[in-house]
Formats: sequence, C-alpha cells, structure tokens
Amino acid sequence: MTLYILAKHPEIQTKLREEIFHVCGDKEELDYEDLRGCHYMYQIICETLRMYPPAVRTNREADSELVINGIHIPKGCQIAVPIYLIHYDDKYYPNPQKFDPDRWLPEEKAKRDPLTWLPFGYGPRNCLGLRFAELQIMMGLAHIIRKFEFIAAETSPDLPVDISSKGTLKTTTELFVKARLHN
Ligand code: HEM
Repeated sequence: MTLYILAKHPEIQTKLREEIFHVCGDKEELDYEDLRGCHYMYQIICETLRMYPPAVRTNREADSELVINGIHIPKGCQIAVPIYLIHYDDKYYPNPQKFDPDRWLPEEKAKRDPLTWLPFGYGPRNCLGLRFAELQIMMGLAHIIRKFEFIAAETSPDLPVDISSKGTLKTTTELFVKARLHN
C-alpha cells in the first residue's frame, strides 16, 4: 500500500528518498540507528496505517460492570473498537481522506489523544510485534526506495482507494505500480 501511495504522490516519494540518502547514504547494510534517523519515513508509515489499518477493528470484553459517558456496560459485554472509523473522524484528522504525513510532525501529533491512532491496538494486549513490524517496514522501504522509483500505472484508481473490511483490510481492486531503477 505504501508503494502505491508513494507512486500517487511523487513529491512525497522524492522527499522520502532524499531523507533516506541523507541519513543512510548508500551503505549496503542498514541498522537500527540509521532507521531511527528517518523521521519522515516514520511519518509516512503512521499515515499509511491511519488510512489503511490492516485490522479495521479490535474487540474487548468488559471484565466488570461499568458506566462510560452514561452508557451502561454489563460484565461480559463484547465491545468492538472501530479502528478504521476512528482514523477517519475529522474531529481528530481534518480532511481525513487526504494522505498527509505532516499530521505526524511532533507538534501535530502532540495535539491528539494517542487513542485516536490504533493500528496496533492499545494497552496491555496491544500488538506484540509492533516494534518488529515497524522495523521491518522501515528496513524494506529504505532499501527499495533507494533503488527504485515507483510510478502510478495508467489504470490505477485515485486515493483513497475503496476497501473491503471483511476480516483484515483489503482493497476492492488490485493495485499496480510501475517501478524503474533510480539513478
Ligand atoms: C503492520 C503490521 C501489524 C499490524 C497492523 C498488527 C496489528 C495488531 C492488532 C490491531 C492487534 C490487536 C491489539 C489490540 O487489540 O489491542 C495485534 C495483536 C497481536 N499482534 Fe500484531 N500487527 C502487526 C504485526 C505483527 C507482527 C509482525 C507480529 C509478530 C511478530 C504480531 C504479533 C501480534 C500478537 C502476538 C498479538 C496478540 C497480542 C495479545 O493478545 O496480547 N503482529 N496486532
């Protein structure tokens, strides 16, 4: 998905490539410290996971009776947390259909409640692989973007693309990008 978004936003792709070359140069093997310096890349990943969270919802079971905002929740009640809908709530993300990595600049992020970004869930049962997943995505992107340039295919639908939320998030049509070696 990230590569598709980058193909659709060549200016963001160019800025990302500049950051990667600036921070990592052209060394063959990248390590954790290299990736930690790629702040713009992390913003792009956060924004991709906002617009296209693989898990569109998560669930919790109330282990005791409670009242939240006047709503009575009995013990054992199943509660669905609508991750996808929260990510598109314009109270938290103005113009939510727009892919905007600058929402993740430190000063912008600080204005929002952390519970408004839930691609990995939240709390003691959140995703165990969160840091590993982030690292893998960043490592992959850093290598790929240094070598290749991604271009939108003629038939590619505009963003945001339609999604199906049966199970994990999927796009309703196949997405294609063209790649050429970056020189
Ligand atoms: C982009 C990649 C990933 C996404 C978006 C993701 C998302 C999630 C979400 C939403 C949950 C439920 C959390 C909650 O309800 O609070 C979860 C749980 C979990 N994830 Fe991931 N995950 C990703 C990658 C991984 C990877 C790479 C691993 C393992 C290496 C992993 C292992 C787990 C485990 C074990 C749980 C259950 C934790 C528990 O119940 O205590 N995930 N993940």
